[in-house]
Amino acid sequence: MIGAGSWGTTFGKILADGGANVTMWARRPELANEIHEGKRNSEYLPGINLPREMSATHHLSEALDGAEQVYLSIPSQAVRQNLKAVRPLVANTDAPIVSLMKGVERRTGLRMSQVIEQELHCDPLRIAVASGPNLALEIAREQPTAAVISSTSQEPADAVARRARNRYFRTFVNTDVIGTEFGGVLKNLIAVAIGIVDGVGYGENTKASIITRGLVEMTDFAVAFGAHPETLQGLAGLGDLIATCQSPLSRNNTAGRLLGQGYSFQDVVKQMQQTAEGLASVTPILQLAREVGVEMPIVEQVKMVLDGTMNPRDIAPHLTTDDDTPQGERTQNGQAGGGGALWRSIQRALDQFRDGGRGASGNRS
Ligand SMILES: NC(=O)C1=CN([C@@H]2O[C@H](COP(=O)(O)OP(=O)(O)OC[C@H]3O[C@@H](n4cnc5c(N)ncnc54)[C@H](O)[C@@H]3O)[C@@H](O)[C@H]2O)C=CC1
Ligand SMILES: O=C(CO)COP(=O)(O)O
Repeated sequence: MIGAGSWGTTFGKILADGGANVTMWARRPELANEIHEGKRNSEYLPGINLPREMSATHHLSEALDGAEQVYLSIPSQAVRQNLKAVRPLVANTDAPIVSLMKGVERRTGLRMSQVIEQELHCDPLRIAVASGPNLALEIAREQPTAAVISSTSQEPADAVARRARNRYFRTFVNTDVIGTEFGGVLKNLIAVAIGIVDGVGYGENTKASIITRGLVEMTDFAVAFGAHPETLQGLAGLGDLIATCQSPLSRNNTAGRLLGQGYSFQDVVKQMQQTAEGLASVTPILQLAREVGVEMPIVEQVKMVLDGTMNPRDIAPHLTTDDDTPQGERTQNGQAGGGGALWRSIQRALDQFRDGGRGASGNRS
């Protein structure tokens, strides 16, 4: 396990409680020592006793020596750099590489499985991702939880899912890596919005409206990149959205709450002791959305609050950026009245085609 923060350590415990021998890699020797000797990670998982089958080291080569499966759980912005050191150590194995992370790379907009493929130069069939409503501390306390393991072919997902399960953690599988990864990334952005609303003091109607419309934004976006819509209705989409938006354990939710209470982005970053992936993902996600013509009014508002250009009190579940034309509620795939972003982008492409490629590009409806 590469990364011994709250999720890496919890996932290590899941694997060890399921019967695996787990070696954690921690960047800091003192943390590796605490896990190895004391079977504790008091900074990230206070009050949790770790299984005896878990060991830890701060030497990457020791952690990866003989590994049958490799799991990655460090902040998304640090992954590429760390993979450069991992690469020679996994080059001669065919062990599945499993991403537990829920961010996109700020500079490139790439999902973590794409960064892994680039940096490890490995067969994409070897890469799997895990996602779902998985607040680390609840699982570390052995509260029953489900997750999904995804890989483009069934076999690695099955192999990982068989390992990553135990009496309190149940894994399902799918082959929609794009939907599974984007579900985890996008729900963080909606959780920041919910935190902002909480911080401002708005109530359940506002939050339910943002969660519901947020799921539409998530689905439109992910489908435009090739995801299956049903993945976004599953554990990696709706499931994770509910958990993250409802829980004060969520760091994204917490960061949003501080923004809603009036703290600046810089203050929030200073106060956060743990990784809130949504803060770094918002800009690349909006960039990607623009490239495929998907509108994300809630995520746009989160960015404006982060940038200090919108008063948090003005955040609202905008149904559309087009104020004049009432739109169908189900926007996805152009169902119900043709209101969907995907449908609009298809219409734009058709217009452009009819127009011989002239003039339609600036004409976003
Ligand atoms: N904590 C949770 O409940 C869950 C987190 N995740 C995802 O797991 C990933 C990791 O998050 P957490 O473990 O929660 O974060 P964390 O903030 O608890 O721990 C991050 C770990 O990475 C280490 N780290 C920081 N910068 C590093 C660098 N440059 N190189 C190497 N190591 C570095 C830290 O020392 C720490 O051990 C994120 O993508 C997050 O979205 C996914 C599901 C649940
Ligand atoms: O991904 C998570 C729960 O599934 C954890 O959410 P946070 O990163 O916001 O704490």
